Amino acid sequence: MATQISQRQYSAYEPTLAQSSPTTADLLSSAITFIEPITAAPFSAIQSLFDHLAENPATAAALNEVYSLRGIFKAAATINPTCDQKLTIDLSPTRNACIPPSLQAELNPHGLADVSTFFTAVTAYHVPQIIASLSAVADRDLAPLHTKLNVNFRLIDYIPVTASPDSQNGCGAHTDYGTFSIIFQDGTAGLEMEAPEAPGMWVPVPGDATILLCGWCAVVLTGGKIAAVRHRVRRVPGVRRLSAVLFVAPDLVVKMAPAERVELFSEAVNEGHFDVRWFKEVMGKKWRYREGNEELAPGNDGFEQDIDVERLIWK
Ligand SMILES: O=C(O)CCC(=O)C(=O)O
Ligand SMILES: [Fe+2]
Repeated sequence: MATQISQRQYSAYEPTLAQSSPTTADLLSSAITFIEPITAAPFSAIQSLFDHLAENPATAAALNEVYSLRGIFKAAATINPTCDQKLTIDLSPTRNACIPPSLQAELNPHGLADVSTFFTAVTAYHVPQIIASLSAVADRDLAPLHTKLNVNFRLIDYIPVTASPDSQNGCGAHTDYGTFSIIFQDGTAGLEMEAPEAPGMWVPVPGDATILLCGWCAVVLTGGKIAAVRHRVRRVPGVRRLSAVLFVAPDLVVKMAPAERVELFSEAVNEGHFDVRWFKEVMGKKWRYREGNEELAPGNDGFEQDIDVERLIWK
C-alpha cells in the first residue's frame, strides 16, 4: 500500500536531548536531535593536525597523494574568496588504511592517532544504535542497507585567515546526502538550522551541542518518514571554529527507493532508477564546486544542489 506523506513532513523544531543515544521518540519529535556522545571530540588534536599540515606543505602534499583523485587536506579557501571559507581534512577507514607508515608516524603525534581513535569509537558505538532507531521510526530495517560501513570523517577548520577574511560564509546552506551525520563542535557557535516550519529562517544551534541530523538518503529510504534538515555555518570574522563530522551513508549499491510506493515521490525514485553511488557522485561534484575544489560545466552554478535534489525526489 502506498504511504501518504506530506512533502516536508517536519514536526516541532525544538531539539530534544537524548541520553546516550536517541530513542524513536526523539527522532520523531524533532528535526535535529542533540545527542550525548560516547566520547568528546579531541579538538586539541584536531587543531594540532590542521596546524601541522598548514605549516608543512610537503606533508600535506604527501597526505593528498594517498587519495590523489580528490585529496584529503583541502585549503581552497586560502586562495579562493568565493568558496566556503574553511579548511577540511576528509578521512575514512579506507583512506586511513592507505596512509603510508612513515606518514602515519609523522602525523600520529600531531593529532592523527587521537582523531582515528575518536572516530572509531563513535562509529562503533553510535552507528548501529542510530540505524536501529531510524529503522524503528521508518518501520523498515535499514541495517541490511548499511553493511559496508560507508562512512566519512570530516574535520573542519573555519580559520580566520583566508582569501576572504571578512566573509560570513563558513559552509553554505545544504542538506547532507547520506543517511545521517553527527556534528561535533568545539563550543564556538556558527552552525544554523533552517526552521522546518519556516524555510528561509535560520536558527542558531548552541556551539557546545553534538547534533544528529538526517540526509537525503534517509528521506528516500524511509519513504519520507524522516526529514532531512538544511543547515549552514556562519563564520564570525577573526574567530576560529573547529568541528568534526561523521557522515554515514548506505552501501553504494543500494537503490535510492522507498520500501513501498510513496505518491509524492517521483517515478524515478519509486522505481529505484538510481543507486547511492550515482547520487553520491552527483552530490559530491556540486559540493566540491562550492568548496572551490572543482569546476562545474558552464551554466551549472552549483548552488542549486538542494533544489535539484528536490526535483529528483519529489513528484
Ligand atoms: O561545521 C559544522 O558544524 C557543520 C558542517 C557541515 O554541515 C558539513 O560539513 O556537512
Ligand atoms: Fe552538513
